Amino acid sequence: MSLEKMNDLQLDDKYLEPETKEVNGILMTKMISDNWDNIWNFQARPDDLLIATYAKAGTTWTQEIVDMIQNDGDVQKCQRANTFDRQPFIEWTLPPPLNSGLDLANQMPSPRTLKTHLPVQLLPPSFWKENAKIIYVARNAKDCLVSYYHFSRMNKMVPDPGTWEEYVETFKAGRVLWGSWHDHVKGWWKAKDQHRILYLFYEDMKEDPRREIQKILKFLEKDISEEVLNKIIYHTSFDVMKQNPMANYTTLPTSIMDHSISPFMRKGMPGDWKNYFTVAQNEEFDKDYQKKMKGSTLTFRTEI
Ligand SMILES: Nc1ncnc2c1ncn2[C@@H]1O[C@H](COP(=O)(O)OS(=O)(=O)O)[C@@H](OP(=O)(O)O)[C@H]1O
Repeated sequence: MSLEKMNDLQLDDKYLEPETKEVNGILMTKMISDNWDNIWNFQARPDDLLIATYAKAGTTWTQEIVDMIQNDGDVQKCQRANTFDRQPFIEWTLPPPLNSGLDLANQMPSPRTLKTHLPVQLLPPSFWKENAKIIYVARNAKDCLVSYYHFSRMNKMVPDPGTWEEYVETFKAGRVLWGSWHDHVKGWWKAKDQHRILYLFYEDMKEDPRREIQKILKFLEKDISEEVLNKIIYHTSFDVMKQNPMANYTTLPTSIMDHSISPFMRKGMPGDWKNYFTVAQNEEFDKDYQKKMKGSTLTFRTEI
């Protein structure tokens, strides 16, 4: 669909602030839930690369890095289409004439790069069968919560977050799309040793993008020059991506995403949660966190 047409698009109200419906106990939009058989039976290919994340963990950033690597640092090629058309979001089900992730993915020639927010137990089994490579990116819980809260305010295709106070409780209880943050990061952490999964952290990417991009290069068995690497670091920096219409979601009509409420590329900073959590909310969150993360070897850096 052309960008001009997309801007004129008036979505039927039923797709905005959508109904939700669980899939095996995980909250999804009703549209995803009703399309679940097709999603579950999605056919992965051995040369697929999947970028898997909990929502707001740095998906778009990683997608841009990967696309730049695959295109040897050619910025123009990476601006051929919106992120969501370059790298289909497999479970995201939309009404026509918008492109659903499955349709886009099925039409795409190999090798494909795909995106998902599915918790590990809901990943279509063909990914395991085909042994496709997966990059998982995790971001600390409180920053994910803050980012998800603002995103839910500006994106009319996800449920309304309510007040900040309400949202903190909703997030803790895992009553958000794609379910509990705690279960998501732990589930993928456990899976990483049995499959071809590169597990990265948003905070590490922020601290040293060069080092983390080099990990991705190794995982993808790609070699690039120092010049191309520098270009990738620059092009995928927050400030540059914020200005890139093919990565910042501003090509979507305001009836879907209203950047005047909160931009998609909002702050891109670890530790922003400190500007939102009250002392009491933070203590409660930590108590609940300890319980939910108990027994897992997964830890997040808190010093930045
Ligand atoms: N290049 C770069 N550097 C640092 N941070 C970045 C970058 N690109 C996106 N972001 C920030 O990532 C947050 C959006 O997360 P996702 O892309 O995972 O969102 S989504 O789940 O795909 O909707 C959102 O985080 P917040 O700013 O904290 O809301 C984006 O600003």
